[in-house]
Amino acid sequence: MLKIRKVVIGISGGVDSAVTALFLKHKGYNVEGVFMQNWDITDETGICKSDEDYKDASFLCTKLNIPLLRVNFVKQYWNEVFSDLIKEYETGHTPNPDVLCNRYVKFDAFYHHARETLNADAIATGHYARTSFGSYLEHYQPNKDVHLLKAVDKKKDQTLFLCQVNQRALRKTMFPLGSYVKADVKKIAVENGLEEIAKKKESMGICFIGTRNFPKFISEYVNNKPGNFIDIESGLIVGTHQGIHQWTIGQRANIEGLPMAYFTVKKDVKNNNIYVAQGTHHSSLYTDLLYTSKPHWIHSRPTELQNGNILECEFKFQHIEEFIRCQLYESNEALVVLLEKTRRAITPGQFAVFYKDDECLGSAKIVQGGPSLQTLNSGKNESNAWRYKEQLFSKYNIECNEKKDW
Ligand SMILES: Nc1ncnc2c1ncn2[C@@H]1O[C@H](COP(=O)(O)OP(=O)(O)OP(=O)(O)O)[C@@H](O)[C@H]1O
Repeated sequence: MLKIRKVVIGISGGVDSAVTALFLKHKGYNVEGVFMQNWDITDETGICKSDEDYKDASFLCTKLNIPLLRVNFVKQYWNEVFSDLIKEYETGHTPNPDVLCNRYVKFDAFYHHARETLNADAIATGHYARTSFGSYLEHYQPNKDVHLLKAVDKKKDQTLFLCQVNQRALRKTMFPLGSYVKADVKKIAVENGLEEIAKKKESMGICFIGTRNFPKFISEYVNNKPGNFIDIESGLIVGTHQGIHQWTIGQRANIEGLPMAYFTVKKDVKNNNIYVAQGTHHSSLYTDLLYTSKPHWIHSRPTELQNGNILECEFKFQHIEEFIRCQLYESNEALVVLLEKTRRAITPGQFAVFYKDDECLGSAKIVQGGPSLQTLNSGKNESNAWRYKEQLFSKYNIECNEKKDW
């Protein structure tokens, strides 16, 4: 058993960290709050959202009689998260800064600050996730790795955003909300006099952007470079765009003067062109194969892969989407992921996240989607996996001891 006296919690000013703090107080720990300042630029309305959130965090901590520190992680956020985001947009990818913020800021800079500067025995956040060590580290084992598990509230589950966190920080992290559903958390907040915080609008997506216009915001950091929209079927130019960074795969491309809806299929970074297709379910938007960079495993490289076998698990790359069964193959240090059924808009730069039952095994950045249904000339929305599985083995030099059917 881990002896825990002091717990440092990340207080955001929102309802989830508020109720987490309340639970920790009720448990009798010596609780201290840290408000992380990750971004210090005001938006076009002149409002710094961070100042407003800090006010809510202060109100909460005064009410719960918890000391609150405002810690500046702007440098870490800029160097590890934002500069990567810019690089990704410049290369035509669509990054996920929330995953990197968890990896580098909350579960690295904040973790080390809490442990080394504030002498915390453990950290806590209001994430909806669970670990094998329990909500309050009651099952902590010094010689065992911790596993990351889905939250009880499957709609709110945030393991996808925690898919890159390191073992060291996760071992000493409490997620007290992992076994609660959001509706109950709000109710608990109201019952404890925190109506105002419970009523606050949920923070969505990229923390620092707030309500700004995204293309306008990103164009302040990535140079616009006009190029063409090209119809993937006819090869004809159907419009112009201001920069590939302003568009993401699967997004509706608003092409002036055209009555029909076109959707972004792929980007030709070299020539600065964006390929588009008519209709949100065009076959060029679907594939059942993808390639990733080197994976990050939450505890250890799965034994199937260590033994040169296929790992069968489940795949997801966006929060609001269903899990799809998949087979993972190692190719050099990267992964080839074969899905049981096709997925729309596989997006380079996003993280492919892998699950087995309730466990989040880890993740890898998507480098490229495989050939689309259109390329494979099928036009039907059904799996083509077997058609090119053999090609895959030779093309990617996959040395695999087994070849499995679904
Ligand atoms: N600026 C911040 N300072 C300190 N901790 C933070 C900050 N932002 C987020 N956190 C921590 O990370 C957790 C998850 O944050 P996220 O924004 O992803 O979710 P959320 O559901 O909006 O959380 P909350 O309701 O607490 O704002 C928070 O509950 C909190 O513990």
